[in-house]
Amino acid sequence: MARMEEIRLAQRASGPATVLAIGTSTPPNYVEQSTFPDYYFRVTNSEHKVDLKNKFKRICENTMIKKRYMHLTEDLLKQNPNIAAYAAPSLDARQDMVAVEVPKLGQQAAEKAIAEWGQPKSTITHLIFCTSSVSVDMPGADYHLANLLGLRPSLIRTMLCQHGCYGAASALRLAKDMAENNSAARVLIVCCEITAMFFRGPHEAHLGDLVGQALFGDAAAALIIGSDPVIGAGERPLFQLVSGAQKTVPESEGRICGRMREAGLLVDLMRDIPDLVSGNVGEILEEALRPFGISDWNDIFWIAHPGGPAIFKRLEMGLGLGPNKMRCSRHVLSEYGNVSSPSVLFVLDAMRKFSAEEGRSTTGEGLDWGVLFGFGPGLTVETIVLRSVPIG
Ligand SMILES: CC(=O)CC(=O)SCCNC(=O)CCNC(=O)[C@H](O)C(C)(C)COP(=O)(O)OP(=O)(O)OC[C@H]1O[C@@H](n2cnc3c(N)ncnc32)[C@H](O)[C@@H]1OP(=O)(O)O
Repeated sequence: MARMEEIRLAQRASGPATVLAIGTSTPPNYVEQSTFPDYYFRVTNSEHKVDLKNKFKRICENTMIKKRYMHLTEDLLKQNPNIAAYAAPSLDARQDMVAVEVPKLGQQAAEKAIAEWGQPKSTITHLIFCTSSVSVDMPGADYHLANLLGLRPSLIRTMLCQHGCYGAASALRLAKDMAENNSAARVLIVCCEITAMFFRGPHEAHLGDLVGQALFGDAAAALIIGSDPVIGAGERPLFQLVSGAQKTVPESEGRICGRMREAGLLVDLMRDIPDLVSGNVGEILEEALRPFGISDWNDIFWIAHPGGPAIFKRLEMGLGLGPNKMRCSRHVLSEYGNVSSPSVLFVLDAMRKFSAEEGRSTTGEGLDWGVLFGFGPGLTVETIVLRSVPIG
């Protein structure tokens, strides 16, 4: 009879979980941030709110966003006028839209990741689907995506909801455990957000929501994670996942909120989010990186959630970061806006692409160690410690 230690050894992988491929997707429709205030106040029939529009213009100008992708078009808003009001009953119309579109946009990102990975999709053993854009539907978006992709019936599916912008980091932490504890496991992570559940007209009394209308966009990103890459079969590691941690920031309750109502998802973003995030990140980084002998935050590459420019500024000042440390996050914010859970995966993709284009020695801008940093409702902060791999 087999001994328990032998069974455990045979079940587990020997190496660390690695990122084997990254794919991203957006809806075809996009809005330019420079013309968005005019568009937004027109399609929401709010032109008469002149002061509020001027404030919204100031917010949009300061976001450092160039464009954002959105499934919702002017035509769709005309067909569903309640979505454009501040708080009219519209949950059914929103849910009918996102329940179909979220798995479809996720499929596009997943197909790109699978193509880069180059292996048969029948060898995907686990799926983690992360979204905060769909209300409760059973079966969920994980089930629909598995069907759209034609994944095997023995696929092990996990759905992550209500994580907001830290969802991708949670998915990476789970995928690491799955890949390291199950030899030959290949985990597909898909994070997808479509703002049709949250888009609404402006309201003077809800400025936290208005800030969100200036920041958020639609996108999906997918990763393949596995341990012990089979180099002979063409698998190529991009990053190693070293450790993962989660922290609830003390006395931060209510700073990032989303409440599902008949009017869809009502979001509130408080003014002190940048201070709370930057005020706590030093201690969080020390806990995450001290075990590896790292104490200079300029010695690592940064995959920070592009939450908003005020957050970059506070992080850079508080941690004494060099001017280019956040450049991949700034690039993603500028080109896509804050796309919530897929954001950090877009930053990871930009990091490895810029590193290759610029002839750096590793996928992490020539550095060995890095940190992926996500935050969201709670306030919850998730960190993943990464190691880059040599290029070429
Ligand atoms: C969804 C998730 O899970 C995770 C997330 O990513 S949550 C989103 C996290 N991001 C944020 O919270 C945004 C952080 N803030 C920023 O980046 C910037 O403050 C900003 C781009 C919104 C505005 O830029 P700024 O340089 O600070 O401009 P500032 O002039 O101070 O603000 C513009 C106006 O907006 C108002 N404002 C800004 N943030 C506000 C807020 N959260 N609530 C209410 N009003 C706000 C200001 O009071 C100001 O009004 P006046 O012009 O009338 O004075």
